[in-house]
Amino acid sequence: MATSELTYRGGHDAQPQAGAGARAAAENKPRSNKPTSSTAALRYVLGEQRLAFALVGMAIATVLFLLLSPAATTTPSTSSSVASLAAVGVVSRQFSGGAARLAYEHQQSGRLPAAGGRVPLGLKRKTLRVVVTGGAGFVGSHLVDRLLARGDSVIVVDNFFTGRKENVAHHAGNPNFEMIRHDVVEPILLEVDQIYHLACPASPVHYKYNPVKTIKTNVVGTLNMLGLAKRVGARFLLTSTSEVYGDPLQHPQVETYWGNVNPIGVRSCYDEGKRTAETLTMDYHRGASLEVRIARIFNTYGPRMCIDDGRVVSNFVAQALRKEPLTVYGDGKQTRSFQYVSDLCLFSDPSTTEVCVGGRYTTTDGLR
Ligand SMILES: O=c1ccn([C@@H]2O[C@H](COP(=O)(O)OP(=O)(O)O[C@H]3OC[C@@H](O)[C@H](O)[C@H]3O)[C@@H](O)[C@H]2O)c(=O)[nH]1
Repeated sequence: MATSELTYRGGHDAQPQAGAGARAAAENKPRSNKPTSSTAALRYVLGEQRLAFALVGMAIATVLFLLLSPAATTTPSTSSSVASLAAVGVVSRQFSGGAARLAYEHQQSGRLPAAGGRVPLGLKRKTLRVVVTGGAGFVGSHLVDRLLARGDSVIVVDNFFTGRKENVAHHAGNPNFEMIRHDVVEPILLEVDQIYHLACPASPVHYKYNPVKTIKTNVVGTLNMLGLAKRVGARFLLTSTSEVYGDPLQHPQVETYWGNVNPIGVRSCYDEGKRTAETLTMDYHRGASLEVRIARIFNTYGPRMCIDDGRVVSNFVAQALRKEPLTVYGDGKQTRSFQYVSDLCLFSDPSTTEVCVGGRYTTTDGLR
């Protein structure tokens, strides 16, 4: 009786009883007369629109998976400030070495994918080999945190002139982290996919300390790293500076503004050095089809800045802590746009690995 009901619901025209009889007869046939298993399977799949139901089921499952997967629910990235050269995203200001360590530990235990890594459909993204020159410095070390947290393999190249090992010490033991004491003024050969070129003293106090060395770092050092990028086919990012605008006549400065720079002033070693570095970067892009980025960084502050950095924020903080009066240079009418370091190094997507530029910079201090 059960067989006849099944046959009937299936929509066959045959009478239920007749269907039952036929099925029973078929079941009583000797084994040798049965169709082969593959033919039977095919008939089973094709019969009663099972194939169509299976396909519809798969489609529904796929849609649900895509809608409910963590990758799809990730907060969409926000756009950066006007001066941004790269895609930026949502990274908390509280991101610190501790957070990087946590992400690393999770990775080691295999419980979580790399923080910030968007891993679609369970496939692991390709690990990028990245070199960060100046990676032990104030900005560089924050960038290294983010690259490692994202799952990249990072080589820091630093001569420790202003950089400090303590800034990246929390990555010791991470198999994805490597540190090389090296001055970019000398060539170096590394097999990498991306180069972040940050190496250069950035505080006026430091870059004026040895001006010839400063311009050599900017010109020869950048030339060496561009040569490496060309040789290994790596993407190259130059961290430039708001100082390429010199003592600007336009406020705020748009990226197309060419600046007002003194070529023989005390800041020229840095200003002109970075301008030449930008020129070299664009000439390698045009002449050697190198993929490049240039980020003009404005006055940045935050954790790991040296107390004796010499820049205005650290000076004022140090003086305030010592309960000393704050020293304002010049006539005090100069203006700057400041940015917190975690607003500088942002990622929203594993395919973007760039520093973004925020903030604006103007000066009327006449110190150039
Ligand atoms: O104690 C201080 C220090 C600095 N200042 C003044 O504050 C202003 C900011 O000076 P900073 O030393 O912080 O540095 P600057 O803004 O001139 O350059 C800085 O920011 C832009 C980056 O690209 C540069 O690499 C970085 O050096 C200057 O006008 C300076 O004269 C003070 O009034 N008192």
